[in-house]
Amino acid sequence: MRADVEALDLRDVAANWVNAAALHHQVSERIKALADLADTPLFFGRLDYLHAPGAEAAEGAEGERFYIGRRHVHDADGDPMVIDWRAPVSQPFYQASKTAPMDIALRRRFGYTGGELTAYEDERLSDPSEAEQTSKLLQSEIERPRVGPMRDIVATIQPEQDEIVRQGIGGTICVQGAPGTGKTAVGLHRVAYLLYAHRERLARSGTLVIGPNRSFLHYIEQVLPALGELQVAQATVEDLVTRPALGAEARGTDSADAARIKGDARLAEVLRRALRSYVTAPTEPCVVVRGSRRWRVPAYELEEMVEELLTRDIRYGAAREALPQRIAHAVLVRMEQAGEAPDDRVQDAVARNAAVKAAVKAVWPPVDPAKLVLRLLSDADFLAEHAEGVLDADEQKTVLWAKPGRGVKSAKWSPADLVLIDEAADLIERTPSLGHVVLDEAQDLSPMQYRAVGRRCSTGSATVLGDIAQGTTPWATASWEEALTHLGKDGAAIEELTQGFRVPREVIAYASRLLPAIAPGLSEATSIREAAGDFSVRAVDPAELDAAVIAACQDALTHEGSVGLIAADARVPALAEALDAAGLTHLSPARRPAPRPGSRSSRRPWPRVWSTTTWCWTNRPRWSTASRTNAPGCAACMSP
Ligand SMILES: Nc1ncnc2c1ncn2[C@@H]1O[C@H](COP(=O)(O)OP(=O)(O)OP(=O)(O)O)[C@@H](O)[C@H]1O
Repeated sequence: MRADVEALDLRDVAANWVNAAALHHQVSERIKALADLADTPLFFGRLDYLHAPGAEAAEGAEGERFYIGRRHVHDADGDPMVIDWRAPVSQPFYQASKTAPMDIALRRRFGYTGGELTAYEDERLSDPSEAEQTSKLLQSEIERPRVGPMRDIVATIQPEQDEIVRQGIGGTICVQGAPGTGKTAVGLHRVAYLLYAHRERLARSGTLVIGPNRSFLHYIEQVLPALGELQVAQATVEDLVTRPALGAEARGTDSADAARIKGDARLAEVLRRALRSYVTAPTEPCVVVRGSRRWRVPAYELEEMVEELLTRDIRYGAAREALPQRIAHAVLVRMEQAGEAPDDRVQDAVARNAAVKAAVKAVWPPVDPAKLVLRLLSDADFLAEHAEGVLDADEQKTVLWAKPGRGVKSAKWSPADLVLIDEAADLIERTPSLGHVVLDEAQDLSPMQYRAVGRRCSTGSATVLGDIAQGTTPWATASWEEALTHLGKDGAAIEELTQGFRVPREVIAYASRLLPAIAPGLSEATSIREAAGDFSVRAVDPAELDAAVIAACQDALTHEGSVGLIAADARVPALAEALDAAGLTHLSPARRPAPRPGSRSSRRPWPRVWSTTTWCWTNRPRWSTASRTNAPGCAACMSP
């Protein structure tokens, strides 16, 4: 297929150079999408249907055989050899069972080692004499240690995951799931599915995956290209709200309290009021001179126009553009009353008249969203005026900058401030919406961040993924229902995934002891990974702690894979030193992982130990706010 595309003769086929350039681009994208991926086999399953799909299930109707793979492959005559996993014909590969065989006589799974076919396994789903069996291939694929970036899971998507992946594009869904239940994997495969089922629509409107940080996006960035999908954008929420044209960049940080208040949805109301305060009642008439005549629109009539625009639910900027036309219309009415016969061109000319422009500027001035937020955070009186009845005096004091910002460029904006600017920018001019947005690790977002994401899918749909029990920010939204409301997708379906693929059973059972304290409403997760004996809790003499940690790392490194070392901030330097002394290469917290071993860009040795920090949550406002949770004390260390 790739050779066919490469052999296309594109000379003299386009009418002009623009078309030719577009065609060349499309063809080169197609060649890229058909790239051979070492280690990635073309098919992983086979389905033998009892009857031809779609044909009457009449006795004697011949069945058909399909190979299922990452993408569609056809032979030189155009006949299909491999069917795309997303096609309806492939669905029984994921959903069929002994109890509901979906007209399948045989399901075959192929096993590969490093791209080489090494095993296969058959299930005769319609044969009553064969008992239901658990797939060993599936089990070993799931148990296999993982190193490097995330990979696709098309060969082993589970029925409950498949249901989420194939949901229609019309509705938003929210997936709640314990650690390692495949939320991210499901979200990415859902994007691939939607691009298959609604390619043209999404090509026009765009698709976006939002992740919590660069390292995370880097970790998942290979999944969609491996499925042949190259057109999906990735961003963090901070990327979305950093609008270079507005000149504000995040350079500062907020205290937890300030960030929590700035992330509160009440700030949207404060911004709305502050913006509207720029509109003032007209005091002067607007006098338009055309030729030898003067046309006068009195102040009270201008005021009616302004009031009417204010009562309508339109953006500040759109109303500002409508006002000159309203004034021009009033002038035209007067012209007609005087016996003239002006047409539309006259109305446009009057709308552009200097007197009209000056009147509009006086009553409905242009507003820069960054300057508006700068003023709110710097000017206590301005904030007090517009936050009255919304934020109390303490809250106002908390969000005000200690040192007022002097200008948009020099101000020390925090990430939460950029979200406020984004909100203000949207109040002035509508933010364009994409066709579909996947929001991962959503549990950490503030209400204002949800609003920022919601603007980007206001006319599209969203897949929201996260685990309420894993929320780590003080500004995290308390429930999915509330989060979906802020996102503008009130009442969207909430699905729960409870089967873990990453974390072995013993570990998840231990961690689940926290659930009653941190997320009482959630079901306990199970795991399909056994890995018995991989989990132990050891008491160590404090004096020997570092040595014990290093010994545990060395022990773990005798197995395949890398190690994650979790420690409190204060312990990081000592542990880093101990790792160095033991000759264990490691990455410090917040450092981006090095490129995969063997990749062309890898120069440095692949670190074997990654360390990260955690905090005692007792100090965090999230846990001290009684209304948020019933946690008796620190949910992480269980101290009272
Ligand atoms: N059906 C599956 N078959 C094989 N592997 C799977 C399957 N589902 C998930 N996994 C693997 O399990 C691991 C965890 O998946 P993923 O990161 O998507 O979970 P998550 O729910 O997003 O986790 P977290 O709560 O930490 O964000 C990944 O390595 C993923 O490839």
